[in-house]
Amino acid sequence: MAVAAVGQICSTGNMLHNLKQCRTLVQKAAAKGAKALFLPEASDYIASSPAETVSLVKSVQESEFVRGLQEEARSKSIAINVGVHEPAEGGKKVKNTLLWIDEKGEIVQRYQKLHLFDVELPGGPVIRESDSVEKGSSILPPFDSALGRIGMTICFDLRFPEISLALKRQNAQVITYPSAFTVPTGKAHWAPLLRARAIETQAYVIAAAQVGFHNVKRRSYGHSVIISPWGEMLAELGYEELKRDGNGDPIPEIAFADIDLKEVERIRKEMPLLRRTDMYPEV
Ligand SMILES: O=C(O)CNC(=O)[C@H](CS)NC(=O)CCC(=O)C(=O)O
Repeated sequence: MAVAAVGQICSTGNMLHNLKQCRTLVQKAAAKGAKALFLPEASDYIASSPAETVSLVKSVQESEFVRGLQEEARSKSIAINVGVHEPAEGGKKVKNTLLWIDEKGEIVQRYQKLHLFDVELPGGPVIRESDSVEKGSSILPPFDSALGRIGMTICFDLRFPEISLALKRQNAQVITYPSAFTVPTGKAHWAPLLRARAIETQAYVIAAAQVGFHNVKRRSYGHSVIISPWGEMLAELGYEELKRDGNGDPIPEIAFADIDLKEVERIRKEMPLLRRTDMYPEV
């Protein structure tokens, strides 16, 4: 058994402001003895336009945000799963990346978001992520950590069960969905989609979420969760705006759950989900 921590923040266009929230959470996670802290998609910044998203991007070597978190991971000896932006080839777009920083502070795994959020809903949201983001081209094989075998996906990937089933087939025991869900789609779909992914993969699901207003136009749903391989909500955070301290800075939130790999094995043994790949193609 090992403790996982899920963190909820409200990123703006200011990387140092966002780093401050994340540092607070690393300290709280380490104080609880967590083996890993899961942070949302785009923790480094959320901009107010596609052009601003591209103008703010920095390589991990040059990003004070990533370097700051590597330092926190090393000094507190805790792994950190965090969504950031990285420059794409050609300089016109960015990558929507998920990093695994190990407890020594090294970036040891990297996943690039496969499915981009291009939507036009009456009454909002109207977002074309592909205007500023280059889509990824591979599923990252699950890798070992102190919490078990981790499978990584990002946000809108949640709507495509093929990716989580592929990760399950490669024996992922924990699947992560760092997110910045919109409020209307979050209200309608967030919790049922996440529970379904946990139930059908028989894996822990950890979904760290952005919450509240990032700028005047953009707001996220929050409701970060850790879900058991049986589909139970083990930890849940709120969907209100974050409270603010005396300086007006948002106070980030954190929740914890035990990850018990014996539970994963027990449920998979008691209820084997053997796919009829003779009837439909293997994913
Ligand atoms: O813009 C950034 O920098 C960070 N990226 C995001 O916030 C992304 C793309 S706009 N958000 C989503 O994928 C929300 C999906 C969603 O809300 C749904 O599937 O309903």
